[in-house]
Amino acid sequence: MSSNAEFWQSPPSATLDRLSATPDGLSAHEAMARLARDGPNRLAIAPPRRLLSDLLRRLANPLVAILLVAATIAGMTGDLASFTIIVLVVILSTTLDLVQEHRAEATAEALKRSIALHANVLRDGAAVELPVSDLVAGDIVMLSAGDLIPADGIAIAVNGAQVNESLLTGEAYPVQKHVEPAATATIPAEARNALFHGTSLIGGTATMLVVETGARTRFGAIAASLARTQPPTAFERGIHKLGILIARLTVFLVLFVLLAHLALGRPPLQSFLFAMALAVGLTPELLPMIMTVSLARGAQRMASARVVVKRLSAIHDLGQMDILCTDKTGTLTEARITLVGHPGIDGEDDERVAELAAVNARFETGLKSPLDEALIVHATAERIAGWSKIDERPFDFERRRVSVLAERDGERIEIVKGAPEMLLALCTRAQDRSGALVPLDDGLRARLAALRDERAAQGLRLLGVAWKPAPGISRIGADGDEALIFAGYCVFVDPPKESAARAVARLEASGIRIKVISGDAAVVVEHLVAALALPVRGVLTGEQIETLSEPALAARVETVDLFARVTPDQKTRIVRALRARGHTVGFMGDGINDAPAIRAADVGLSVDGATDVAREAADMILLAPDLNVIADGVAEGRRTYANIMKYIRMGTSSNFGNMLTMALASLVLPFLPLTAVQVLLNNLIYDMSQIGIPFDTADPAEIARPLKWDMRELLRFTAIMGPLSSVFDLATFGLLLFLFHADVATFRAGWFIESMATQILVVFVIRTLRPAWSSRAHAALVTTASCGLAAALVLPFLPWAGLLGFAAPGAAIAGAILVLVLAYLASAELFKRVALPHASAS
Ligand SMILES: Nc1ncnc2c1ncn2[C@@H]1O[C@H](COP(=O)(O)OP(=O)(O)OP(=O)(O)O)[C@@H](O)[C@H]1O
Ligand SMILES: [Mg+2]
Repeated sequence: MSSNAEFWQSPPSATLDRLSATPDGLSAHEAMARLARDGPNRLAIAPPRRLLSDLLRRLANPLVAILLVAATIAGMTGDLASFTIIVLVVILSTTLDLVQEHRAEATAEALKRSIALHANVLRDGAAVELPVSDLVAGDIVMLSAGDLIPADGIAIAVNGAQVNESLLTGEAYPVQKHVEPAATATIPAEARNALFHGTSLIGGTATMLVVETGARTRFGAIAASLARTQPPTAFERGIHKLGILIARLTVFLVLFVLLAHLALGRPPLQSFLFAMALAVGLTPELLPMIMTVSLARGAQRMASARVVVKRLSAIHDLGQMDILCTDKTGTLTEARITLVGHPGIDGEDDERVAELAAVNARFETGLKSPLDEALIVHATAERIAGWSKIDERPFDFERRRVSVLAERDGERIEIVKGAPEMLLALCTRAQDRSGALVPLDDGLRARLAALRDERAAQGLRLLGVAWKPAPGISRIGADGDEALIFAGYCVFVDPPKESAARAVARLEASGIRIKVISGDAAVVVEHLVAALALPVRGVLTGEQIETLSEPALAARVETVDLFARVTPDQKTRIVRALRARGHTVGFMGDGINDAPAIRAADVGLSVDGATDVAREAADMILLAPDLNVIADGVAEGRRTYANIMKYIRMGTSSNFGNMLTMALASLVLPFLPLTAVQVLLNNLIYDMSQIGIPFDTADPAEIARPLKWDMRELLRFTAIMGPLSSVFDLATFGLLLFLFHADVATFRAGWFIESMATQILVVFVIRTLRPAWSSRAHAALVTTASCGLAAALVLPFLPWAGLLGFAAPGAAIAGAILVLVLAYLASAELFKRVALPHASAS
């Protein structure tokens, strides 16, 4: 692209020549060559992560840095055993982390690719569906309403193409596109023949010649500077806060231990290493890995429940979601709409009503709604024979109507169809069966309203049809739709979805309130929810919402579950109001009109067949338009949440308690309770034993309610379970010292075993709210925990255990430790009933 001329300034033929392209598209061979030359059509915001840079990033982590310093000191003082162990710890935990995370991310990426946007492209002269990332300059792309524009280019053919360019220009009003070159336009907003990546076609169709791809597009240029970073979820914020708390505590404890040891005249080097080891032991260093792996596992399981996760952290939000807003068509209904009647003003079917509606639907180039499709299916060729189109004003969700200027046998009229009440308000006359015009007096208005309400109350959907003569007019004016002549109604059935009632019941039973937000009339929506026996209350219409301030709306949304005749903007307002009330809100929708609300929700949900804009805005895509799929997904989301909580609870209770006792014991004892190396070893084995957590199952009771991060609850848990673990550590301490008069190496072996066994085994107590023995843990967790335990038990008995500073304890000590561990587990089981939320209730 030369810098002095913008691509939209030259005529299409010149641009085609410059790109060596034709209106019939590129050959697949040529396209491949261009793809290799220009790279994929992707915004390179996040460069693909490299193993090496990942490794370096991990080595720069303060924890690893501490370990490396410790290793260096140990090496320099000739403490070869410590040096080897520390280096081994670093290598093992870093690799473990790295491998697990990379595998997890690869899985998540693969899932995301399966729902990547596709474009309809001409290649080798035929239309093919290709991933948007395969597009190259010179490609010819066919776009229709609801599509995202996949690259920068020019329109070479249009049909009522309307584009929303707000992303680029901030202007929300749709822009009409044409093919004439914008020779004098210097900024994108003026280039009416240009189509820009990231904007969306909201009406009509367009054929596009791709000129620029990837980061070279306009959007690519700004996207790099405002890389869309998602704000952290409530769960992530909670974990971050916890992290800071732990870090503070660690620093305090470590400084305290170090200073106390120095004050007591202990050897400085040993004290330093011990304090460092404590710091490492206290840090939940596996947490990031556990989180990523849990989320990726969650995403994988949700994929088998037919939910594809686009933003991994949305799984937290799904686990926490307590309100689900949904649109009506396709989610609660079958979306198999058929025309069942076309009554005139006397209530009997009138051919002319069907004809007018069919002409309107046929000539409309905007986004075809299922209503239009039903009309077109119904419209036979002879019904619309002889009609030709002059102009149109496409559908938008504010006006809720479509106007078409059409002509037959020299008679030119404007035909309008749309939401009945709105249309009726625009009419001043009506036409009867004979075609004669009658005044639309109050009596007739009342009869027409009654006819409408009667059908709507049967759950039928209605559109009004009206027209007016338009002799000599060739464009529909902005204020054209007044003084219309009312013709009649088109009546449609959209049968309720049988599975919806069960799904809603499941969601309600799991603590999620359903709210239906529809652009359709209140009567229709109410009939539908009654037919499905949905437990919803109250109705609020768009008209009423219009008059409410934000605080007033926030007060109302709590108690109202049905919203009718709402505009896209009001859908967003409702979502915001609910969020302002502290709810975690999901929004499920499929249309252009749903996209802003999908984006505004905590969890944006859409379906695979939805318009691109809705899919793009969503965090998760359902592969089937069925609320049951969401219900399955919610269970998976909560399970993921629950598993991460398990690791956190483990870390804040037993592990924490152990390190705390160790620190205190080190002050009282004339020797270190465990050497620095032993503490690190303890920590490494403990970490290994927890790797199975992301695979674990969750009890139905635990995932029966939305899970919310609750710091107070966690602190309470820690305050109860931490000291409990310390009590048993101290008991071990006393036993070894005063009963068995153990020497240093035996003491350390004994304490090592006790501390490992309690830390590792308590997961089976903490992982469930039910009695530990009545809930089966996943095999993966059983395996990693048993391996960890076995390693810890065997270590002190190995021939070279002396190198690690252990001496094998005798049978008496081993027996005593066994009793202590069992007693600890039993009391943990007892105390968890008060420490865990709702544990006593289930
Ligand atoms: N093609 C059309 N021509 C005329 N009027 C239309 C057309 N499509 C929709 N309308 C009117 O606009 C209203 C709102 O549109 P629509 O029902 O698609 O909104 P929605 O919020 O997506 O509803 P739902 O909850 O059913 O998905 C319809 O009830 C109808 O009155
Ligand atoms: Mg809809």
